[in-house]
Amino acid sequence: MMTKTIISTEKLCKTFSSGGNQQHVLKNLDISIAEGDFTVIMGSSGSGKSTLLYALSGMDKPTLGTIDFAGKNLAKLTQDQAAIFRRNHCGFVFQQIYLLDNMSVFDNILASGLLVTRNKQQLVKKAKALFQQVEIDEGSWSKFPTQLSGGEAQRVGIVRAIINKPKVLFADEPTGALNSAASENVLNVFTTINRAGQSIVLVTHDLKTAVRGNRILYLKDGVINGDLSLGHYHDCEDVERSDKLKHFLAEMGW
Ligand SMILES: Nc1ncnc2c1ncn2[C@@H]1O[C@H](COP(=O)(O)OP(=O)(O)OP(=O)(O)O)[C@@H](O)[C@H]1O
Repeated sequence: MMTKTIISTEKLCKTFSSGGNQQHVLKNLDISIAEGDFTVIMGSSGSGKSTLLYALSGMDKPTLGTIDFAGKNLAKLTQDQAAIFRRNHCGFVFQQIYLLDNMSVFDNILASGLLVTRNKQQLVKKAKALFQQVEIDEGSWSKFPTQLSGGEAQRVGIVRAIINKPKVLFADEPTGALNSAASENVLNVFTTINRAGQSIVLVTHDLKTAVRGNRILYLKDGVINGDLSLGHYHDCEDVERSDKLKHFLAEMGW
């Protein structure tokens, strides 16, 4: 099967300057992300994982280099153009869940959807289907975000992130604030939507999260030091996959 590239970078560099010092966080990265992949970015704390995620998603501009995202060079966009691009093509899930507390769960989703489409009827239908997919039952739709558990809120966050059919869903430690049962539910959602074709790029420290990916990139000293192919996730291979991942991470000096 031919795989299509959705994001590719050339000589991507990110340097932070503070107090006369320069910190080269990303150094000449040439990365290619395939459509339909569940790509996981790992690396030690401070290795630049979030910085890379922000660059790939157009949240932050690289210092040098190009980022081709579905045919657009994100490095060339103005701030406003980048914001429009993100709204139309990217979904985001973070450790913190930024739902609007003064709106019901359902209205939170509609509000995001209406930024991109005027077809409310279709949007409602889509929202209902996604709620079903992430197992948020009808009784919770009229609740306010503060009335949800952490895991439910994160699953609503995922619905909001994908309501506009983003080309790529970006996630930064999406299970970082959850207990293990809630994490498992959220991870199952990532697996389900990836199986349905959603491309995902996710940053994590957590092995149970990382093992859901089909490709693991390891960032060290500003470069991609390792690139592990795991194949797409199946429950039955959980032990084998996590052994492979642990072996890879040991090689990386994680
Ligand atoms: N806006 C900024 N200004 C200055 N330095 C920054 C900025 N953002 C990140 N850095 C620095 O870049 C380095 C990489 O940060 P980043 O958050 O990308 O790492 P990370 O791998 O995601 O870390 P963690 O796993 O701890 O979240 C760090 O040393 C950080 O201090």
